Formats: sequence, C-alpha cells, structure tokens
Amino acid sequence: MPHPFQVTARCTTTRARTGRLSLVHGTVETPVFMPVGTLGTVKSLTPEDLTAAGAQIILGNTYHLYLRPGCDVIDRFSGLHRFMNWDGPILTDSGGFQVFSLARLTRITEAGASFQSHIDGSRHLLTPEKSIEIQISLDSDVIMCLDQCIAYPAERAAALAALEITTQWAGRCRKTWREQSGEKNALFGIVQGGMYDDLRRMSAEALTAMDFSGYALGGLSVGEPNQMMYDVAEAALPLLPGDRPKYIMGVGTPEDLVELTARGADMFDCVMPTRNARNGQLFTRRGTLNIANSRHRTDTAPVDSECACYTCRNYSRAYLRHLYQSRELLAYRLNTLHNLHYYLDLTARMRSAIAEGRFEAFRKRFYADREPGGA
Ligand SMILES: C=CCOC(=O)Nc1nc2cc3[nH]c(NC)nc3cc2c(=O)[nH]1
Repeated sequence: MPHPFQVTARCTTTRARTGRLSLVHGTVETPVFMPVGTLGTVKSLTPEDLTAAGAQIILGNTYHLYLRPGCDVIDRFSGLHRFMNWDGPILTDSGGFQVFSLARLTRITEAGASFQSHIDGSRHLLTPEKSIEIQISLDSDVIMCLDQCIAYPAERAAALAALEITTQWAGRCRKTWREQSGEKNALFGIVQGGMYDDLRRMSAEALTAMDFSGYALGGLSVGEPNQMMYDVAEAALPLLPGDRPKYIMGVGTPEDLVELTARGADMFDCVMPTRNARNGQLFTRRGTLNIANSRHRTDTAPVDSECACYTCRNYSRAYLRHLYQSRELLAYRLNTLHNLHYYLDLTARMRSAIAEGRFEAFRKRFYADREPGGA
C-alpha cells in the first residue's frame, strides 16, 4: 500500500509539523503520544477511558504478549484488538528492547536474540521473521522491525556492531512483512548507532534505502544526558524522509515532547504518565507535584484548575492524597486518568499551535507557565 502518512502543516521557524497517519484501524493525527499498554491493558483504564482521554493509538509489547498469554490465546480473537476490546490503532514493539532489558541470559547472534523468559525461565529464540509473524498475528497497525538497542554509554565498535545487526534484521523483517502481510499494516524501521552521528547517518541511510512506512530513532532515553538525546535527535531526524512519520521510542517528559516535536519528531511513547501516576507523581502545566506531600492534605482544589479531565472535574488534591496514602485502588485509576489526559492534551495543543502557525508562542508559554518549584 502507498505509505500512509501525509504532512498537513509545517512550522516556519522550527522543524515542527502536523501530519495524518492512515492506518487499518483508523487515522492518527500527529504529533501523537501513545499510551503504553504492555500486557494488553493501559494499567487501570478501560478502552472507553482511553478514548475519553483523547488516546488515538496505543502501544502493545510483543515480548510480553508472546510469553503471556501467548499467541495461541490472542489468535482466538484474530488479534489484540478484539482480545482487549480496543478498536483503534495499535503499535507493537518488536520485542527487541524488552528482550535486552527484561529477559535473562540473552545472546545475540545474526540469527536472532535467544533468551530466557523472565517469567518461567523457558528458553526462546526471537528472530526477525518470528517477531514480524507475532506482530502480524496481533493484527498490529504499526509493526516494528526487530532491532538491537544498546545501552549508554557504548563503545563506537559496539554501536557499529549493533547497527549492522539491526540493518541486516531490518531487511529480513521487510521481506517477511511483504510476504506474510501483503504490506497491509505499516512497518517501521528503527535507526540505531548509539550517540555517534556518523553511525546514525549510516543507519538512517541504510534503512531509508529499504523504504519503510515510517522510521523510529532507537537507542535513546537509555540513560544518556537529556541534551545529548536532543542533539542526537536533532542530527538524525533530518536524515530521514520528510514524508514519513518519525517516532522517538521511550520518550519522554512533557519538555521532551515539546523539544523533540520542535526538532521534527511526530510520534512518542513513554511509561512516564502511567507509571508515575502509580507512584503519586502528577503532571500539570506548572510542573509536577507529588500527591503524597503533606501540603495537599487539606487542599480542596483539583490537581490543576485548568485541567478538564474527569479527575480534576470531580476530586480534590486532599481526596487524591487520602486515596494514595491509603493505597486505595482508585488512587491509581484517578492519577492515571489525569496524567494521560495531560500528555494527550499537550500533544493536541501542539497540533493546534503548529496548524495555526503559533508553535513558538506555544513553546514560550509552555515554559512560562512552569513554576520553579513544581506545581
Ligand atoms: C516500542 C517501540 C518499538 O521498539 C522496539 O521494538 N525496539 C526498541 N524499543 C525501544 C524502547 C525504548 N524505551 C526507551 N526508554 C524508556 N528507550 C528505548 C529504545 C528502544 C529501542 O532502541 N528499540
């Protein structure tokens, strides 16, 4: 199928742009934040909650779902959408990152990644072909190539070796995708190369020559200084085709989303809004707050008076603090609803600002609103 992305508006003073990604299960407006639904659920939320919060597309993890519940279970539902009752687009990771970050005794060879399950110790071999087959069986809208993500810092030789494996695997992923899905779903290549601009260029050129539906920058948000992430992204993003979506994986804070959108990124995913919610950290326009802090004990105000989310319209900081201190289940749900709404609203406001030619003013206001000491 022709590649599914159209740029719809461009900022004139930065590389920010808006776009439209037409996928099997729906159209996604970019820049977009994708809530992470690792085990077939965005923790504590129903699909209706996700839609109400403004989610357009969510992320599923191939490694986890393959291990539990297993592809045979999800096959009974012809894919992840019916299994989890989410009928919007889903992007699935290839398993690369999870295998490297979660599994035990992982060994990488050209054949693939052999590893021991972190659940029951069983041994598995994840090949590029297998990763694509699993993602096709999940009926994923955006399939990711199996890549080799390396930690930070990494020697140049290690970064080169990982990118060469990633490139070789990308060719095998593309072949399997063409043969087994008829290119129905989108397939994204993943650029590696550590923090080395010349290796990033090498990776970007090799993947661009293979012609993917979209491209991701891998190997970022792996412990490197934030400015280094911005610099690597700034140098690598323009190397990728301007008419394809550009996705930065595992990123990031609200500031990261603004700064990387300004540098030309279109898609983001991060566990921060959902994971930090469960740890009591809430995001607001003035910065973050920790709901456990005693200063909220009698505070009748909502988390953010300018927030239109269900949590801010119905509950006070005092109540949210009480729930969190009591480890009540409702604490996780209300905190998650608020944080996801904040992230999704932030990207919606960026889309409007870019479309109306006022992204720089938006960016200035974003920083002007932030209180030095947090919300
Ligand atoms: C999920 C999308 C598809 O991703 C893959 O299939 N492989 C992959 N995932 C990553 C995930 C990351 N999270 C962070 N920080 C929290 N850094 C990451 C880097 C990678 C990476 O280099 N490759």
